[in-house]
Amino acid sequence: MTNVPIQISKVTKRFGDVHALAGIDLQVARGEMFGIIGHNGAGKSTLFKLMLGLLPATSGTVRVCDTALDGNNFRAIRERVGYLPEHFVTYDNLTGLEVLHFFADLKRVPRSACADILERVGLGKVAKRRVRGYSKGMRQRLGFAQVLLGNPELIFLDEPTNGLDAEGIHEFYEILREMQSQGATIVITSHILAEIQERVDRLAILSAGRVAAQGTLSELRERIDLPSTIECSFDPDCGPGLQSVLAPLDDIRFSMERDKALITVSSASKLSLLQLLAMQKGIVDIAMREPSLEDVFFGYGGQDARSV
Ligand SMILES: Nc1ncnc2c1ncn2[C@@H]1O[C@H](COP(=O)(O)OP(=O)(O)OP(=O)(O)O)[C@@H](O)[C@H]1O
Repeated sequence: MTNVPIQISKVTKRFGDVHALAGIDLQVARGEMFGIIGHNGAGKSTLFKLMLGLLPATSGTVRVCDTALDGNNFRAIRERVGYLPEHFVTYDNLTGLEVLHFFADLKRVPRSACADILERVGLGKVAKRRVRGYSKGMRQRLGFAQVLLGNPELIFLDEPTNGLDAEGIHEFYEILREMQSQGATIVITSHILAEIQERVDRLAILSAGRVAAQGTLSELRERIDLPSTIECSFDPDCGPGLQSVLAPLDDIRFSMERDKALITVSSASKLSLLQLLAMQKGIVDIAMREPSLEDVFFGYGGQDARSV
């Protein structure tokens, strides 16, 4: 088993005049949970289809599980890969168990594995109910169940938590962590940046068919050097004093309420500001907010690129 199950080099993909992917270089290491985020039309689904061997690249190389993919050889890897598409389509007249049997046959996994998997995704009690009567979240769980068939070493999830409630999302990531601890590599896209920011090991920001940035969230934060926000609570009597300390500082922005100040500060000035605050009278609490993945995303051009 390779230690770098996904190796993408200089990949482009054109649909007529549309340059969906314009020179992608990406490597995902074994056991990683790797996030791909990007605006609508950035090229995420196209990249997924290339990595699944469903579409050929216009140029460049896509190697998945040590197999060079050319868009015609999905079968070469399908038994080693689990895939949840953005819109999981299923057969409403079948029961959940029958649907999973169908996918098990396609993947050449014994049908006897299906009942346990349905139990694992929380559908044990409705396994024999027709899918027609499933809620959106239950359908999504069924989609996830077919991903788990055959213990795949590589898992692709396109917007996987669509329709899941908070408990469902929590359970879903628990199962992913378990798969990851057994060596599975996971590639995940989501538009809910707050949901994946603490969960992925590394991520790539796609923008107009290019990788605008890739790395851990803290690496991306460092490279772009976004300001941090400090929330400072104080005794209202000490507000005027604090105001007079903050006002002359030219490398911060701040707003004040009766007992709270919100201060935006560059990473270079962060420590000295914290020291300064700690010395002030009447400070009750200081809380730091590092830039979120959403801040980072927009910092790397996510907002501008949305109009592409
Ligand atoms: N089969 C196709 N024929 C023509 N153009 C296509 C085709 N598939 C994708 N595209 C174009 O390629 C670009 C990338 O599309 P893609 O679906 O990969 O983006 P995405 O990041 O998945 O978007 P979303 O977040 O909206 O799902 C878009 O401009 C899209 O219109």
